[in-house]
Amino acid sequence: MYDTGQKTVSLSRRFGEAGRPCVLIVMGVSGCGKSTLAQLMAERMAWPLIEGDDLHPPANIARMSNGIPLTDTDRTPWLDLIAGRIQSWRDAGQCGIVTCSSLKRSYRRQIGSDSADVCFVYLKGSREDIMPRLYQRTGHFMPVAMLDSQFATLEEPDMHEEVVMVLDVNAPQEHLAERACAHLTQFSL
Ligand SMILES: Nc1ncnc2c1ncn2[C@@H]1O[C@H](COP(=O)(O)OP(=O)(O)OP(=O)(O)O)[C@@H](O)[C@H]1O
Ligand SMILES: O=C(O)[C@H](O)[C@@H](O)[C@H](O)[C@H](O)CO
Repeated sequence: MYDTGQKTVSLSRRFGEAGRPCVLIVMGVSGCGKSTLAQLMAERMAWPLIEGDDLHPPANIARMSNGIPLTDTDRTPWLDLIAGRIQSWRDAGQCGIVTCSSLKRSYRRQIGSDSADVCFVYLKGSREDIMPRLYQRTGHFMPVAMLDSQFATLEEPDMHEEVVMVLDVNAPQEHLAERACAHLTQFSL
């Protein structure tokens, strides 16, 4: 299964209650395909896109580039920036898509998981699924060796409360975008 019908139900529940535009956050470990999916979805939905990585302070990029995993302290100002951008969209009733690894539950709360109009899409995959694509990827600051620290930090989201869709990283990217957008458009977003 590329996504679970169960998440569709939770999506309708959330939008049925909220009835408001939604900010969608594509989450998962480095290399799971967040930017790829988000760019395809932003094009299809004509929604603005924020790449969370663009909001990292230079010191964070330097740490990761040198193979040093970020700490909670490192991520706090970064997540605050992302939360601020999301809040601006929410205040304006603007839909949009954000890529953010959102590895821990506390990070997801910090950027809006408790809000009915902020929804997470989780790109779920194993180390074996993701590692090969990191070796093939070029021109990115993140060393392949950092993938293990990403999984070590990851707190899998609650499939009932935190995410509206769980997508299989092994599905073709166009398929994922098509299915994710279909879920959203059926709720007239
Ligand atoms: N569904 C997919 N199937 C196969 N390869 C994919 C898929 N989605 C993305 N990729 C490839 O995997 C690599 C990582 O994708 P991408 O950069 O979108 O991941 P990411 O989660 O944004 O990574 P990071 O968080 O490190 O920026 C890229 O080379 C991309 O082309
Ligand atoms: O939370 C983190 O450790 C970082 O945000 C990383 O996940 C980067 O954002 C990106 O994924 C690296 O390419």
